[in-house]
Amino acid sequence: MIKTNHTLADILIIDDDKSVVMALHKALNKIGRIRFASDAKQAFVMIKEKHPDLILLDVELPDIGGLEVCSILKTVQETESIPVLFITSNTEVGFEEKVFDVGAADYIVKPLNPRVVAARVQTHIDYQLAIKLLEKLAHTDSMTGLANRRTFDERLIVELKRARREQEPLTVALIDIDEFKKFNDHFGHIEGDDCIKDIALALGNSMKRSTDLAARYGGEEFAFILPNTDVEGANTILSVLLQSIKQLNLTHAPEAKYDVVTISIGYSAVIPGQKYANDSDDWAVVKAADHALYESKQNGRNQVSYEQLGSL
Ligand SMILES: Nc1nc2c(ncn2[C@@H]2O[C@H](COP(=O)(O)OP(=O)(O)OP(=O)(O)O)[C@@H](O)[C@H]2O)c(=O)[nH]1
Repeated sequence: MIKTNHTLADILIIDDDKSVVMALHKALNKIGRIRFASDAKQAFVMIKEKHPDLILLDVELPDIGGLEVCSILKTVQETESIPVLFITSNTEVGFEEKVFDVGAADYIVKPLNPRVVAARVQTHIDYQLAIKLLEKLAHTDSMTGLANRRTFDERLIVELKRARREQEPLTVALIDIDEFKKFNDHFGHIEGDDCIKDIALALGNSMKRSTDLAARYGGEEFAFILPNTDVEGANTILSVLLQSIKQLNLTHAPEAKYDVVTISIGYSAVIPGQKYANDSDDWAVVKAADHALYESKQNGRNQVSYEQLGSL
């Protein structure tokens, strides 16, 4: 069974009937932190402030109907995955279909039975947490905790689109540990794994903006996506990184060129106004960065090289 994180969930109750709100609070206060909204307008403000883990929604609200509130939440990307459970005394034929048609996860019929309410809510919260956990695992490299190749590929497409739309530069860098085969051959694969983890930690810590991405690209190779970062800015960040990896002072194999473990870096950038900024080939910037990495290796390793997009 998947282990879920049992910190208290954030539950939003949207209902203008005080007796229902009190009953729900009593039933659910051990499961989650409860917030209340008495109409749709107030609810949307509260949802925007902080996305709840689950919403309990009355079908009849003073301003907008509950079914409409649910459809709106399901059409917005940021809120579409929040489970919505309707609270209703409506048992007319066809009502069930209406509730599921607008994307609700479930509905609870009044009069409320506290144990049933708690059990249903807990099931949906556990399910939601399990999905989040699976999504995280699917996008994370298990050895280093960095983003994995899948995340890099997905994010690159999104960030390139954004960069072109906003007319902002975007840098992609590829980073490779130097002469790592010699490290493995000398110290063994377990120490090799530890070395990769140490480097990965330093790479992750070098990301300064929440939009920057450090990923394990494969084996002993890593990749960065640095949105809104031009060639000069990237050069500063990557040169500092080169030094900080050296300063980790990880002893290299005696056969290696340097005493301590070093990295080689290649990068390229999409620059607004430049010929290749609108290139439909999303991978052109990665290919250029890869070529630059090859240059760094050829020129003696432990250095940063830049390849202009389109010069291949
Ligand atoms: N311990 C360990 N080694 C790995 C892992 N992934 C890749 N490697 C090793 O990394 C080494 C990469 O070797 P090469 O591609 O020949 O490159 P290199 O020795 O780093 O030489 P240059 O890249 O030219 O500086 C291989 O020995 C792989 O087995 C891993 O997860 N753990």
